[in-house]
Amino acid sequence: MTLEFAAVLRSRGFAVQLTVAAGETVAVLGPNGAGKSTLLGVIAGLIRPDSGRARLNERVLFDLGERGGGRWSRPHQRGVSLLAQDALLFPHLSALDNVAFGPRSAGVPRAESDSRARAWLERVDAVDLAGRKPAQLSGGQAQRIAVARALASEPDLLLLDEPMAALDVSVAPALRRMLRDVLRDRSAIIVTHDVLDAFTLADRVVVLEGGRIVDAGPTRHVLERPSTTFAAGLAGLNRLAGTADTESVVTDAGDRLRVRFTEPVAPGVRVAVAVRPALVAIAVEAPASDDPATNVVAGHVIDLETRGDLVRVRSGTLAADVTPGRVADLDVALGTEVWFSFRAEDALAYPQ
Ligand SMILES: Nc1ncnc2c1ncn2[C@@H]1O[C@H](COP(=O)(O)OP(=O)(O)OP(=O)(O)O)[C@@H](O)[C@H]1O
Repeated sequence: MTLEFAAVLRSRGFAVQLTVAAGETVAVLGPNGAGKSTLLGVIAGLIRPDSGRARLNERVLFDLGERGGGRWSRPHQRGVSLLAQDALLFPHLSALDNVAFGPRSAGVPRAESDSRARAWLERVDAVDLAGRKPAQLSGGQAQRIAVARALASEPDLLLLDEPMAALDVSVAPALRRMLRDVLRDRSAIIVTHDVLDAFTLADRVVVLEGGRIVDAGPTRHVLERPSTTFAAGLAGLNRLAGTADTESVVTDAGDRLRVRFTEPVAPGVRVAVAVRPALVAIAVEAPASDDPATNVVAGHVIDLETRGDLVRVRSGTLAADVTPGRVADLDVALGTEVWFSFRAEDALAYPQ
């Protein structure tokens, strides 16, 4: 066990319990204001909760009673490193000195601190930047140095707050590859808005909403069988909530769907149905076919959004990705009544 954490901060509606196992990377996803930064701040010792306790290996990070008071260790005593969106390097120090700062402050002799810093610069592929000041670094380069600095103090837990968010899309892939390398076998929590980060960097995902964990589990499981509309949106899936019937699902909107159940489900059990927008077709007249293997759901278009070379046509409950030509041929616009259709085998139903 690495981190065992439970904390309540009433003013922010925050109440979270979380564990991170040794060597595990956990991705924290959630909408704006969900409490993701608050979680990292409390673990790092920058924000004091009203109550709760947390241990990192043998270390007590805090142990606060209901009435305040109790134990509270300072940020630098926690064995935690926080990597923010912006590199936040010391502007007057060279890249090497920035990286060596942590070990030096911890009392490691200068020569040893410098050679550690050099080793970390090598690890993040930035040895040639050692002598530069932060003002002479690009955003991506500065973030590499910040990763090296965060790791040079050999933290037991690394916290990353959207480390790719401030970077140009062209440099994000290289940084992501580097992070995948340094996060392997390391205990870390990464806050991200990007499902690609969750898939490539994390073993497990927790979804925060309104200061609470609303979903958690292995990355693939959470994102392929989302139990919240938010997680479904991140994963780019339609999610319809409903109740299982024999061999079908009745959605909360009253549509009966033929689906593929991931496991046997008794009638009456609450389920969610996930469908990829790319597997949903649209028509502007009710399809005549009575094919029992095809589901048809009516709706009014509330949004049209260009995504790459397709257009996402959205009603209040479903989205379909179709070609611009199809949208033009059908003369689809906001408010148009459309019929969405998708095959039973493409509709995955799972218990909630
Ligand atoms: N300094 C603060 N003082 C009081 N309340 C705050 C403060 N910072 C954030 N909050 C509130 O706490 C809640 C959680 O905010 P937090 O910044 O942790 O969310 P987040 O998930 O990191 O959001 P984002 O993705 O926008 O960064 C929100 O309701 C927010 O308004």
